[in-house]
Amino acid sequence: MVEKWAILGNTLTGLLILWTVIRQYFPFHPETILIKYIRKLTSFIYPYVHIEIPEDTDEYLKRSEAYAAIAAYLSASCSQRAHSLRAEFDKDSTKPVLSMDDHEEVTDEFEGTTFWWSSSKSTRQAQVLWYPTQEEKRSYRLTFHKSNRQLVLDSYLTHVLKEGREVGIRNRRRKLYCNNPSSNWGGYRSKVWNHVAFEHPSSFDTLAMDPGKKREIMKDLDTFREGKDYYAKIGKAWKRGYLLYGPPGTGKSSMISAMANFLDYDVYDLELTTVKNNVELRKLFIETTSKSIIVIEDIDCSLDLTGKRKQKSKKEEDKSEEKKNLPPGPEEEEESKVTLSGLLNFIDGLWSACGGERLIVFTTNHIEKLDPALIRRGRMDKHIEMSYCCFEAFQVLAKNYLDVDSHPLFGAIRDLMEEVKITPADVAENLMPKSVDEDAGSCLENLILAMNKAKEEEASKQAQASIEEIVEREEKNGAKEEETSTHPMCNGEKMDGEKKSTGSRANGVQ
Ligand SMILES: Nc1ncnc2c1ncn2[C@@H]1O[C@H](COP(=O)(O)OP(=O)(O)OP(=O)(O)O)[C@@H](O)[C@H]1O
Ligand SMILES: [Mg+2]
Repeated sequence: MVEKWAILGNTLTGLLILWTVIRQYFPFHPETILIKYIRKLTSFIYPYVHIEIPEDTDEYLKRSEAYAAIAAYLSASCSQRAHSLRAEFDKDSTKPVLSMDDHEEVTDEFEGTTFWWSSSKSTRQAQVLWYPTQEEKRSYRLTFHKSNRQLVLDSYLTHVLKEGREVGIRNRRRKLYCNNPSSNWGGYRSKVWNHVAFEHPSSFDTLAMDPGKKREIMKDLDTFREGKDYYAKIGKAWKRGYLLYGPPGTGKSSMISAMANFLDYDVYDLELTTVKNNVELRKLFIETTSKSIIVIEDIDCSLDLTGKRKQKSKKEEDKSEEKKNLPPGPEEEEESKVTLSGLLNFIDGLWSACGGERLIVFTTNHIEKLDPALIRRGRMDKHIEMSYCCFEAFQVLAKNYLDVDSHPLFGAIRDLMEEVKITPADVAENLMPKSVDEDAGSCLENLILAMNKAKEEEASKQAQASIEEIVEREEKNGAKEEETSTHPMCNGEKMDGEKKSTGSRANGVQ
């Protein structure tokens, strides 16, 4: 009996070894063959193909763009056909955004062919830190007949994604982003940009400036928006830089809002002083989306970017040599800041081409303080001067604030505007009625009063300045005379020279 068991054991061991050898050297997998035949049989009885599009991507917590586009595409058609819908109400909006509810199915027609879309949701237990939570996974499933496989791959899916993206852009609420300090980047679900809905009402209609200049800017923006193919043809990243410069209160920030409203773009307001270094700056850039305006306000105050690309002084070099020998401390961390070359790379380095369709706008009150490399054409392609209020700009403000196209006081205002420098912000403030009793006439009178006051102040300032100049000149002359009278040994040649130079200076002032 024992012998028989031993023989059986040996035979089984032999068979197992033989099976392992066969599996290793021959591609003979009965289970795969079985699945293959089951699939063939099912496709014979059930000739439909499925494509699954999950909501999540491989990237950490990032929603699939394709999933969002499909949701937008289906929302346009599903509200007519689906039985179960989900409605989301945006803040301040009475119109709901409809989408297909979970486990719902709709049909879609394309080039005479029917396609079926269904949405599904599965939940699974997940562990976030020590707390078990329910994780939901959503996906869309496209079903079509196997004879339409080529149609789906060649054109249907492209059509769905393109239409969906367009619907998504039409339906979206535009956003105003600001950068999160990097100390907050590490946390769960933390983002590098925070956002609120963009609601600034400034537009090119409300913007007061020279009408010709305004038209030119609008045309420029239009050309940019339509320029995708052109930029590709000339081998340039699809982006454009604008430098807005001028005194405070001349409408630089208002212009940015007008641009965003005109183009229907999001706005990223980048606070450079909270960006620690060039790597963070690049990360922030990569996280911006296309169809957006990236703004750095008061660029001259944001960083020490003035003058030439900074050359270290001898003192600074010595200091940094000393520091090299010390371990990095908190002070050093503080000093690690964005450099001019980091900013130049941000504007037109290799990374700047990611995503495309972006405007980069800098504003400054002091263009003369900026490094020429930063604002050269190609980086800041268009320089726009926002200046003091001219009569045409005043007319726009009068129409907006008082709803008047003409008024007997307009003539006086036109004359004053040629003499007095007044910002659109000051004009706007004077035109705004401060009580219900104030009408257009009294507001315009307020403006005339303000301009007359500014004119008087300007005149007294000039008078004061010329008095100071005369006093200074006389003091200098007196000092020179004293000098020559206390140097009796001076020869005549020198005295002549001094006399000449004093005379010429006096002429210069005249
Ligand atoms: N060109 C303009 N058209 C219409 N309104 C203007 C214009 N300029 C200024 N204003 C009015 O003045 C206010 C301040 O303007 P804005 O903030 O755009 O000026 P700014 O040039 O950005 O000033 P700063 O250099 O101080 O940032 C705006 O809210 C707006 O009401
Ligand atoms: Mg501003």
